[in-house]
Amino acid sequence: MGRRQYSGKKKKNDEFIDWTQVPRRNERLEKYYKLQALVSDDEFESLMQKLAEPLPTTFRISSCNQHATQVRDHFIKHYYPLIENVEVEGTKISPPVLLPWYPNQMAFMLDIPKTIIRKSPPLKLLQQFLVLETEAGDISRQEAVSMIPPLFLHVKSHHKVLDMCAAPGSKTAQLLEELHTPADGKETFESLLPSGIVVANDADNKRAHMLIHQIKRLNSPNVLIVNHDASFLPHFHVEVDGPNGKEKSFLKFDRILADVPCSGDGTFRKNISLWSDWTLKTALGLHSTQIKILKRGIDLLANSGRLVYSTCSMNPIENEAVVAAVLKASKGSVRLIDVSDEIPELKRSPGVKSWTVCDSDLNTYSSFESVPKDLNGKMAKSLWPLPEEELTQMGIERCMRVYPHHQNTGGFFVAVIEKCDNSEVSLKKDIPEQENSDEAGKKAEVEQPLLKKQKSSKFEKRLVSAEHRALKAGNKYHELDPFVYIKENDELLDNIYESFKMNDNHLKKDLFFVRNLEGTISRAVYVSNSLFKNIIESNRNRVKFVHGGLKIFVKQDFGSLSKEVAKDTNVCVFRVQSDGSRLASHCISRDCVLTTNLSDLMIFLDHVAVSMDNFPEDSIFRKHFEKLPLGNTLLYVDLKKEHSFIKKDVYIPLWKSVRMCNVMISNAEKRTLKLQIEGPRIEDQTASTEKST
Ligand SMILES: C[S@@+](CC[C@H](N)C(=O)[O-])C[C@H]1O[C@@H](n2cnc3c(N)ncnc32)[C@H](O)[C@@H]1O
Repeated sequence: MGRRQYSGKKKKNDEFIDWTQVPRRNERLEKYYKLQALVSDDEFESLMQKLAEPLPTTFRISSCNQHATQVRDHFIKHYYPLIENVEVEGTKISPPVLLPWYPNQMAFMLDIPKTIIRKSPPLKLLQQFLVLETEAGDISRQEAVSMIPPLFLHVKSHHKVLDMCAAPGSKTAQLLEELHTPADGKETFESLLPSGIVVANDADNKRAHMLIHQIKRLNSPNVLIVNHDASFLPHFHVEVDGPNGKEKSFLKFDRILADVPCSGDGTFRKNISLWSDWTLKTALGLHSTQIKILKRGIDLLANSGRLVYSTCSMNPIENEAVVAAVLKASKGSVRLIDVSDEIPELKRSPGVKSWTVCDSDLNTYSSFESVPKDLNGKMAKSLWPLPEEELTQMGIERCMRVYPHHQNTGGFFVAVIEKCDNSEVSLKKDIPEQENSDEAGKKAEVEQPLLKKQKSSKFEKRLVSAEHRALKAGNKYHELDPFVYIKENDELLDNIYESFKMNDNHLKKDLFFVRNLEGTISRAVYVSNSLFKNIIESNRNRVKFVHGGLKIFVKQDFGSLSKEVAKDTNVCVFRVQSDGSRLASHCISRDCVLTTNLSDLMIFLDHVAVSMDNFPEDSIFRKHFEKLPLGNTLLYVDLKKEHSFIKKDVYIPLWKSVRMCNVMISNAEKRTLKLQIEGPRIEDQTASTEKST
């Protein structure tokens, strides 16, 4: 689950616990899993042994950047040798390895304990690479098994994708990168603003906000974060073209990820506190929530759409039992897909057909009927395996179990489901409402009436009644800034378009929005695609939108370019925001782009603000400085033609005031760019370590 405990001293119940000293044994866990007989006795020993070892660091290269292979090759060429030669306290460090199953050799595993990284200057350089490149959106640090579920969704740029339980968002980022990955590797306007969307949901408000940071680094206009209990996630309305003009419809998703809350017993290697905290109660409590979330996912899935159900638990009652219960209730409207030919290098075991059901004290019960009265209602019938023939018919062995000893990872479960037709799943009454042990689920605002609404046969009637309720409810989500699209002929937007000589045919003016009720431009202007807009405008008061779109223009504070000068010279007071500079580069006129070279760029990166005197007589920038208009220009440098470690092209917003010029990027962005240009410099690290000691 979402909890994370690092090795070292951390506070628990107001006391400091040294997690390195926590015994990596839990007798109840061993007893429970021995009872399950999921693997042979020998394998069980290897599994438990691996579970007690620290988890290696893994990361993957973001597929959507056109310099993705550059980053990978750069890492191999310049960081492998650094690591290869490191010895800490007489022990040689294991070199990084590529994850053999991850497509296009784009993911790495580093088996280096964190305590060792801190002790060695070359390894600190590695850490610097990981931190800065993560912030830049070039790589994502993600547990290896967590990379698996999105791979089975095969997201394309036009897909409508839903991530039902998304926080903290490493899989959302992966899905979003897929949406933006150009088919031929070349970035285009369409790859930066594709027609699809990723809707990322989490029931926990704080965790939904955590998603913002995770996805912001990817600079995508195509992601929308919402905050609902996934079991009652409202149907999203959309306006579509019908025979008699515009009509309302329900949005169905082409791809859904249901990475549900679980007991997390596949994460012992990183959640050290689980060794003392694990009980079966969590899994028993989550079983019915998991069923409800999966059922809701299937309701929202398009015909022929794919849904991946996943958990970081090895427990059959959170896995096969959930999948089997929903498949049975679906009466053939969905099926488990055989994905044995997909990602063939990934070692995995098939889904199981038998398991032993226990109560939280690990008493075993052969059947639902044998449960004593006092436990009735606490233990759902769906916890028990269905008859073997039924499970065989469902193809339950098509589910995938990844165990820690398979390839030195955490434990994980994945089932890939396809919708065969549009019939809706009706849950059997024998799945009782259980106490939901998940705090997030409890806190979530639920849309239960909407779920009942699904069962009515008259589609139009259902929509009208939902709208009626929404109207009556007023602005339910007033605590969040609304998303309001800028009206036609807005003077400030017209001014931005004129100033950057933008063409309405290319990027439509009606795709820009602001985050205030009045819909007027004050500080920031965001952009989205038309599907995003359709969802926002068709679901006001129905869906709790938290964040989304891409900030592309911002109002510039004045320095030496005073308001008066701006007014006299008719300077547009808005500039491109660095997050949106790549998309802007495809939309604004080339007249507003200044092409320069690496030596000029380095001067900008080394200064907070520059004047003409900072540049040598013969520099490109100095030649253009006088002619450069006041206000915003986009600086362009093609690092592919320069002496730079990473070869990519760079667009940076530049603001010219009366005397000075500034590049409008953060210090962290400057540091990352310098690292990409100059590569790792061991002497810097040695110097800084010496200074600190
Ligand atoms: C296993 S974690 C998801 C991890 C995430 N997919 C990732 O890869 O980063 C489960 C998430 O589900 C959320 N959650 C718990 N109950 C939920 C519910 N009923 N509806 C939606 N989200 C829920 C939790 O807040 C938690 O963030």
